[in-house]
Amino acid sequence: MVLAQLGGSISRALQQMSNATIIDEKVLNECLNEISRALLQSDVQFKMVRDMQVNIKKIVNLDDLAAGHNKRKIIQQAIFNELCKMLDPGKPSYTLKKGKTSVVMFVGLQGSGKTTTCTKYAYYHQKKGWKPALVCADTFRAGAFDQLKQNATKAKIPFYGSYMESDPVKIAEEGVERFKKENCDLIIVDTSGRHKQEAALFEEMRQVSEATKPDLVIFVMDSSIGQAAFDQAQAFKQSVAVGAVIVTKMDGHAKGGGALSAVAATKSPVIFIGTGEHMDEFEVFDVKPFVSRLLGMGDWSGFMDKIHEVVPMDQQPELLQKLSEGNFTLRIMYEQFQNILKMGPIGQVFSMIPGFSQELMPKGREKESQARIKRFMTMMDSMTNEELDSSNPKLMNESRIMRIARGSGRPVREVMEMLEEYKRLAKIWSKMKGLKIPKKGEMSALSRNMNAQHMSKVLPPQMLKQIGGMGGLQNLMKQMGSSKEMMGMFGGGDR
Ligand SMILES: Nc1nc2c(ncn2[C@@H]2O[C@H](COP(=O)(O)OP(=O)(O)OP(=O)(O)O)[C@@H](O)[C@H]2O)c(=O)[nH]1
Repeated sequence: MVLAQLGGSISRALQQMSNATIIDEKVLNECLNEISRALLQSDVQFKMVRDMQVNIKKIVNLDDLAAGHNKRKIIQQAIFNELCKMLDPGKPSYTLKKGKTSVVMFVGLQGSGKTTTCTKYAYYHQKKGWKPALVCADTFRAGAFDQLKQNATKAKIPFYGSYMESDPVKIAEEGVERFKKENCDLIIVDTSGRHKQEAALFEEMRQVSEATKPDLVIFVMDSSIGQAAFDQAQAFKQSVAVGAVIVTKMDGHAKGGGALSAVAATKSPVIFIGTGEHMDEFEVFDVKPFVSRLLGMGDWSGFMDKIHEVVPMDQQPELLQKLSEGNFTLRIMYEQFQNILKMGPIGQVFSMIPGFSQELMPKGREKESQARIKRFMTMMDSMTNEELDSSNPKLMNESRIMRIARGSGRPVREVMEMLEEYKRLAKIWSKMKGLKIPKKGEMSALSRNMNAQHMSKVLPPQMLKQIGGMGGLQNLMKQMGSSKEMMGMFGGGDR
């Protein structure tokens, strides 16, 4: 089961639970069983799944919940927290300091993507102003040094290795020494990978580690490793002091569960994920946004990062400015609704927009949701400018609500419902407060060339896959006319 499917199954289980009139023991059990099944199918270790189920049941005691509590919310939050806990070992990994030399050693099985990831890691830091260097201590695989050399040359990163020397410990020691003298602040040591967990590999790793005294050991793991992930990761952890995990090939047909198991086995956080063979197909990994996305709750920070990356300042409406001041008004909600309706039945894309996914646009009920949004807009058409532009909920007193209901020909209950929806969204969007907006012109080059290629980088890989890959995205963009509209939907673009 690929990650997108796992996310889908979990979201469906939560949705089904939300649809039930009463949430009792039976409904909760069904929901938890459904989620557990999805996690097991995704290769999460059985014990972890069982623990999660027990923990949630401990937190969510239906009898103890006082009447009036929102049980659904509590259950959803408990599931969110437990999934985050699985991925969060509770301590951050070693923090590199720019300007101060750090040695980082990469370990992992053969073919896990170690060599590629070393370069991606170096390139990522180089772009952020570090002075990285690569040392190839893989003397086992013929061609490993050539591969590293080729990658390093492409990225203009200094490298060290040898065709003649067969002792990896010696190469590692010499390489680290040389780059320390050259004042590199990030020295990356690539080690050999082997097919199986051979004792010799672990012994060699230990020796390289002893000789180079790394500040951080990163375990690189192929995301398709499956149920074996826990044991593999633990075996590495027992030999060297693994301090962080990088999961590669998240773009393929990966079973995401292995990543969760590796975190549990190494008690170390996942710090990056690899999403392709290219140098820049590498993303910082954050637990909460990842789980949010998995649960269809939207990925707020990822979404904002992407806005920063792609929305050119000269096209950015005052929307971002208003939001950065913490002003989510009914007018903004109205404009977002307009954007949603313009997009038609492509609900999936909304999974990244916090608040606009599950509750407003449940999967399979898009038509119904659209009708609801239109009703909301009709009611908002009966509002005054003062009401639309205010972010003060107290303004909407009884007489105003009655007037809006009369004016739009809708029942008072629906006006209240619309205002509730506004409050829900305003709460989510209030997180925009303090948002840093890129300086004028900062992104203009990107804007000129905005095309499907760029959008494919903007969208998270799981979502891209749901849309149908590059082909699907191109169709989608053709359907929409221009990428500007897409940006508009994301809260930017011309309006
Ligand atoms: N699709 C995809 N391919 C990747 C990713 N990371 C690495 N690869 C590919 O995986 C293959 C193996 O990567 P290497 O970097 O050679 O693996 P390695 O772990 O260094 O291998 P050994 O040196 O033999 O231990 C290569 O074809 C890479 O291009 C990724 O995130 N996505």
